[in-house]
Order: sequence, then structure tokens, then C-alpha cells
Amino acid sequence: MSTAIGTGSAVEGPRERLSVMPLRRVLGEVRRGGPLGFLDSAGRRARGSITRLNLGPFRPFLVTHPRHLEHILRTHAGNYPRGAAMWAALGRLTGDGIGGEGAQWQASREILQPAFSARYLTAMSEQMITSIAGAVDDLDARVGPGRPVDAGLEMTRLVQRVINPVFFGNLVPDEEGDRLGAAIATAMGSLLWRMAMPFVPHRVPLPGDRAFHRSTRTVNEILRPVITAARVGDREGQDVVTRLLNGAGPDGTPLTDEQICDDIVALFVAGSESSAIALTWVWVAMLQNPHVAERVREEVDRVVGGGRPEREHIRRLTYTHQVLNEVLRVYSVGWAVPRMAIEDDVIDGVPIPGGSTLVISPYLTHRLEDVWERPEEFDPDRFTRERVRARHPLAYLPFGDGGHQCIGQHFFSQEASLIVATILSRYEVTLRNAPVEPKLSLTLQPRTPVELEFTPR
Ligand code: HEM
Repeated sequence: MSTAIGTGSAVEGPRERLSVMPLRRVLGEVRRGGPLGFLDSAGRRARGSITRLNLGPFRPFLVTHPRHLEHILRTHAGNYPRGAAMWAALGRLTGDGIGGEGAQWQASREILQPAFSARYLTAMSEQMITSIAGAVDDLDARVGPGRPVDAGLEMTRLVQRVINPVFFGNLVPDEEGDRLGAAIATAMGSLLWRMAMPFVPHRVPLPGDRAFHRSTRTVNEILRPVITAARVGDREGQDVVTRLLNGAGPDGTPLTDEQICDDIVALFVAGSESSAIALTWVWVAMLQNPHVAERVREEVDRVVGGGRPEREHIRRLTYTHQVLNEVLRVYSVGWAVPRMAIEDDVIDGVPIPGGSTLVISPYLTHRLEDVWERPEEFDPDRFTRERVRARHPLAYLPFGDGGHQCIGQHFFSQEASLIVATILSRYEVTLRNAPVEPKLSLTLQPRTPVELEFTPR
């Protein structure tokens, strides 16, 4: 067996160049194991080679090997923008700024990036800690022995409380922030049909259309007055709304209210649900691996002690961060990252016609046997500094890579470590419904609601 991919940048290619998965095999695998069973089987057969999936009228290339990812996301990124047809529907909700491509995207990215830099987030950590402590105080009233709660709902609440000050400063009360998050989640869910059938014209009604219009009305009702109020304010805050107000588009003119709204919604869409699901997986993974949970708890006790976490604890929670990394390896919430080839190209000897869709799958890259030893095993020690350095940089990409790499990765890492530390320093946590299996949707989600029991320590 070749091990070259696992040893730094000397990357050996896959055994075959191109494999093809015919429609009858695709259908057979979906019938047997559902969409996730199909994905697993496609990954096992491909073993890193580029695979053409025959899904009827839609024939994307599935790409998983780090060397091929480097070609698409780094060295030839100009030929591979976002823009796969299925994503066009989402554009109705998120606009053409940070959720898009081209000059407007670039302008939004430049405005927003400083609000998510490690440096700024460190400065914001006190506020994050206070938001999390407040949200965990609220949780206190609902939990106790024999009173399990739905982890997905609770993690969503926590994530929204953390987002609120960073996005809106003090402009939106928590309850309105929760209502906004819920409306955006509904709008996104209601687009599933449009994403699955991008060829259906908008004048033809599809399920979800009404819910989409209702929830986007709610989003506007909440956001527009906030933007109007911020416009006439002193505009000195560092929150996302103020930064967008003070920023400019590619032609140097200020962003319109609609563009600001779109960028805020795009940030919610990209950051809120993914973080809540990832945090839900954190509890599942820890509690299904008690030796890991024990090590995390021991670290939290040693670093944080009995009180509230503090800013300087964040970087000292090294094992906790390794666990977060391993969770995102095994449970890659963003399991697919689509791209579109503009012009004909050749990747590692495989011709890619212009106009093709390519689906990069971090979920499958994170399971390549030539890169990861015993990939099915949950082992946070894969993320010690030395072992990370020894791997190809594109062997691990839960937050994507290249120009569109996730803007919120430090945000997630900081909020997640603080949430885990705050909860573990106050409660014993148990999982009531193990084992929890994943299912494939727009994101990789738990198949059933995750029930957690919190017992005060
Ligand atoms: C566990 C949590 C998260 C995961 C797994 C995740 C995953 C990803 C991935 C895979 C991409 C790349 C998409 C592409 O290349 O097309 C991405 C982009 C993005 N993410 Fe995240 N994300 C997470 C959290 C967040 C958070 C907390 C925020 C903001 C608050 C955020 C905001 C964004 C934005 C704005 C983009 C688009 C960046 C661009 O196109 O320039 N994400 N994310």
C-alpha cells in the first residue's frame, strides 16, 4: 500500500485516473444504503481517482484526492468558480455578495474578513464568553436528571446567542435574533426542491415556495429597521452590520440596504446551522467515545477550574481543539463543495470538459485510506501538531480551501471550545440515544434528534 500522500507534500496519485459509476449502480447503492450509503460506496470504489457519476441528466465529477483538490482550489482556481446549477437557488436567498462570486463577492469578502480574523475574535472573546454563560444559564432551567433535551435545538440557541453581538452589536435583542435565525433556517429548508430541480422555471410553483416568501418577509421585517437605525447612528461599532455600512462595493459606492441584508443572511446560512450541527456532533462523538470525553473533561478541569472560561484559556484547551478537528474530519458537515469548470481542462490526465460540475467531497477525502490510518476510527490524536504537519495540506478541508475558504473557521473554533468548556465545567453530560447515525442532506446531520441529559456537577 502506498503511504506517500500521508507524508507531507510528496503526493502519490491514485491508482486509476478516471472511474465511472453507471446509473444502475448509483440507483442500486441509493436503494441499499440511501444517499450516504451511495456516497460511501462511490468513495470506496474511487480510492482517490476522479469519478464520473451518472445521475441521469446530471453527470458531475466526484473529486477527493488532495492533489486534484490542489489543482481545482489553488493552482487553477480561476477556472473553477462556484456556480453549479444546484447552488443558483440558494442565491435567491443570499444574493451575489459574500455568498456569490466575482467582483461583488470580492468586495464583501474584503469588508467582512477582518470581522472574523483570529485577532479580532480574540478581542471579542469576553463578549462571546458572556453570551455563552447567559445562554447556559437559560439552559439551566430546562435540564436535570431525567429531563433530556434536544441537542440540535440547544446548540442552535447557543450559536445564535454568540452570533448576535458579533453580527449586530447591541442592535438586535436576543429574541429577535432567535426569530431571525429561525426564519432564515425555514427559508433555506424551503429551497430544497428548487435546488434539486434547478431547471424548473420560477413561474412554475414548487413545494416550499410559499414558506420561502413568508420567511423572507420576516427576515426583511427584522433586518431592514436594524440597517436603517444603524445608518443614522454613529457607525463606530465593529459589528458586521456597521462594517458593511462603512464598506463599499467594487465601484467604490456604499452597499445598498438590500446588499447588506443579503450578506447578513448569507453569513447566517453559511455559519449558523453548520456550527449548531457540528456542535451536536461534538457531543455525540465525545459521548460515544468515553475515553475521549474523560480526557476533555480532565483538560477543562485543569485549565478552566470550576469557574467561567476566560480568554487566555482558549488556546490552552489543546486536546479539546484536537477533538473539534477530529469531529469535523469524521462528521464533515459541509460534505460537498461544488465547482463549475469554465473551460476544458485536464486534471492528472483526466479531461474535464468546460461546463462540467465537479463535486469536491471533504467527507470522502477525510476517509482516504492512503492518507488516514484507520479512517473510521475516532482518534483526536491525529491532530497533534507533528502529525498535522506531516500530512498534505489538502488532506483535511472541513472549511474548504482557496479563495472561498470559510470565513468563519476561527469563529467556530473559538465558540465551540468555549461552549464545550462552559458546559463541561458545570454539568455531567450523557447521551440518551446512542448510537447516533449520520444522514446526508444539504449538510451531514444526525439521522435522529440527539437527546442529551445535563446533570449539575
Ligand atoms: C463547523 C462550522 C462550519 C463549517 C463546517 C463550514 C464550512 C464551510 C465550507 C466548506 C466553506 C467553503 C464553501 C466553498 O468553497 O464553496 C465555507 C464557506 C463559508 N463559510 Fe463556513 N463553515 C462553518 C462555519 C462558519 C461560520 C461560523 C461562519 C460565519 C459566521 C461561516 C461563514 C462562511 C462564509 C461567509 C463562507 C463563504 C466564503 C467565501 O465564499 O468567500 N462559516 N464554510
